[in-house]
Order: sequence, then structure tokens, then C-alpha cells
Amino acid sequence: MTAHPDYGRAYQLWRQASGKAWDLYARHAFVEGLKDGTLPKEAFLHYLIQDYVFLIHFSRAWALAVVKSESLEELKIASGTVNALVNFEMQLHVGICAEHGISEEQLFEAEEEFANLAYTRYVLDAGQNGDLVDLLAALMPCVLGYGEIGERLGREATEGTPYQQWIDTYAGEEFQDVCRDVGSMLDRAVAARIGDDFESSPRWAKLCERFTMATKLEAGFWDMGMAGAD
Ligand SMILES: Cc1ncc(C[n+]2csc(CCO)c2C)c(N)n1
Repeated sequence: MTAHPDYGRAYQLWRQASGKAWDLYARHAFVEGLKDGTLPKEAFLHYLIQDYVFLIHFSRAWALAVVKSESLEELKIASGTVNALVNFEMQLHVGICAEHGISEEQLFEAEEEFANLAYTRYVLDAGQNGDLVDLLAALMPCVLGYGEIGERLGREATEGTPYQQWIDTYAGEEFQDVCRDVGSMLDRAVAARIGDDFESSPRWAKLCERFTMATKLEAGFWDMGMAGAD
């Protein structure tokens, strides 16, 4: 078992608290199929189309993080992420889908599946009903989880896997830097709202639950992708 990247203390604790759910997400059959190239192409395209819709709602959730920001660091990271999502990350999807004859209009109009809808609305609800830390607990399995998955696949992927471009996006230094920045912003956001001894606060268990639920919803998203190949 290799070590996972260090994205800070809160992430480390949430990841541990999510128990078995974490590996069911980060080592899902879909991920292993990206790694060794055995993932059926139909499953990948099905995932990418749904993921485009996911990113639309996910950028709305990061826009909510702008609203809930209380420091300049929080504001910069949240607004920068909205921009990165809308103007860059979604282009990965548009580019790969275009190679397979799927246009951006088709992506924008794709019908959202339940597993997809459940996940993003869960995240938005966490933010609407809570503060930035509640929202970040629901956002982190996505951001830092993909950082961890990308970092591992960058080291372990089979040469010639057709999913190298996807892997490089998340394994690359640029995204790994984002993960470290987001992880340290998260630690400061938690300390500012709950205090340095946050683990012993009554809020902490609730935050762990949120993180675990979002982790399970991520695994459900891979399941949905796999089902696209049936
Ligand atoms: C289901 C699903 N989960 C996570 C990501 C990855 N991701 C989405 S937003 C974001 C942070 C801003 O770049 C990252 C890493 C995805 N694409 N699809």
C-alpha cells in the first residue's frame, strides 16, 4: 500500500473517518479500468457526458462557496475554482467528446441521471444550510479524491492506456498544487470557525458524516459510469 498525498490535517481525518467508503471510491473498478486501460470506451463516454452536467452544478456549488467565504484566501480559491471549472476543466470533456462526435450542445442538453442529480444537490444543500466548512466537507471528496486518484494513477497506470489524458489532468503538478492549496485553505477555514481543537467539537462528527456521504455519492457516480457500458 503506497502513501497518499498530503493535502492537510482535516482531509486526513475525514478520509480516515470515512472508513471502507474511501477505498470503495478511490479504488473503484472504474478507476482501476482507467489505470490499466480495460475500462470499456462506452462506460468512459457515458461518464464524461454525465460529468459535464455534474461540473455545471459543481461550479454553482463553488459559486456558493464564494458567497460563504469570510477571508480573502477563501474568496480567491473559491472564485478561482469557479473560473477553472467553467473555462478549463469542462474543456477536457468537450475535447474528448468532440473526438467521438458528441457536440457541446449535446453535452449541455444531456439528461441528468439520478446518481448525478443526487450528488450535486446534496452538495448544494450542505452549503445552503451551513457555513463554508459544511460546504467544503461535501466538496472535498471530489476535489482531493481526484487529486489522490490522479496522483496514484500517474505512478501506476499501464503504459498505453487510452485514458492517459484524463490521468494527466489530475496527476499533473498544476492540479496537485491546487489540491495542496485547497487543503491548507480547508485547515484554516476549519480552525477559524471551530478552533484549533476542532476534533473535539460537537460539529466534527457531523462534518465527518457529510464527507462520508459525499464519498459514497462519488462511488455511486463511478457505478453509474460502469452501467453505461451495459
Ligand atoms: C463526479 C466527479 N467528481 C470529481 C470530479 C473532479 N473535479 C470536479 S470539480 C474539481 C475541482 C475544481 O477543479 C474536480 C477536481 C469530477 N470531474 N467528477
